[in-house]
Amino acid sequence: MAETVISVRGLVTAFGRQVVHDGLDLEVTRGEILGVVGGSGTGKSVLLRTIVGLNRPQAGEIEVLGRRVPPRTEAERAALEGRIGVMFQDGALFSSLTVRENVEVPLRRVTGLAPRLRRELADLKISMAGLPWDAGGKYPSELSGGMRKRAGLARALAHDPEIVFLDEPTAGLDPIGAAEFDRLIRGLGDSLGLTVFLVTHDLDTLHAVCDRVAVLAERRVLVTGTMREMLDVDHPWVRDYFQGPRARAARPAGGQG
Ligand SMILES: Nc1ncnc2c1ncn2[C@@H]1O[C@H](COP(=O)(O)OP(=O)(O)OP(=O)(O)O)[C@@H](O)[C@H]1O
Repeated sequence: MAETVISVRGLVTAFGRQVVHDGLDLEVTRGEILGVVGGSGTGKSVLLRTIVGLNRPQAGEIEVLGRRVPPRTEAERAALEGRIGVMFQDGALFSSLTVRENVEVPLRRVTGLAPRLRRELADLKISMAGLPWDAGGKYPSELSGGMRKRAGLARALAHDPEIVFLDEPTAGLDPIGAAEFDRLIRGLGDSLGLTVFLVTHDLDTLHAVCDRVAVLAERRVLVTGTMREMLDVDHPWVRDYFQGPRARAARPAGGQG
């Protein structure tokens, strides 16, 4: 039996009178790369933020790596943050810190790590994220959008998390940069055995990276399955998204799904 590392049951989230999720269920198993898709405003980012404990839901039960979310104490929050990594849409880097210093931020929580070792670990993650050797000393404003994304990924991976959450990792990248980023995520997933929760609109990413897809619609997870299984789902949004002209163009040559 595959181990469940994220479990969401009966989730209700709302902002004022706007209900975003209403009875949402989702399970993610260890080692899988799950793509979360859905129309604009269906609550993908809110779901990510809620699962990592940054948004308090109105109702429902969330467990990440066997621990209840949102955490009840600071110690519980620190324990959770030590085991997950998050890359927000714009990289969310601290502009006053260099890339290396940004990547060192999660490592500062690891007790007993000497500053020199921390720097070396940060440099290792920066190179794993595919950045050139001299990127560590640069400030975010000196990097291209694609490089900032890689720096955000390096920071998300800095402390060897078991699960990484990526919010639209390829948004704003040119197609070549996006394909490189896809290969990077798939490669890291395969080599590190990471579990990845990936919010995306990018059909190429879904094909290249994801083991399974979860579709958000009607305030819940409407359906989960492989890309191939999405072709059999009889729902207007799912049909338009997975079988529309862009979907056909993104499908791998000779592939069905
Ligand atoms: N902090 C907040 N306060 C009030 N409303 C919010 C807040 N965060 C999100 N929302 C609302 O919740 C809904 C879902 O937002 P969310 O960003 O999760 O959508 P999304 O599916 O990620 O969309 P997109 O694909 O366009 O990025 C939106 O209507 C948004 O306006």
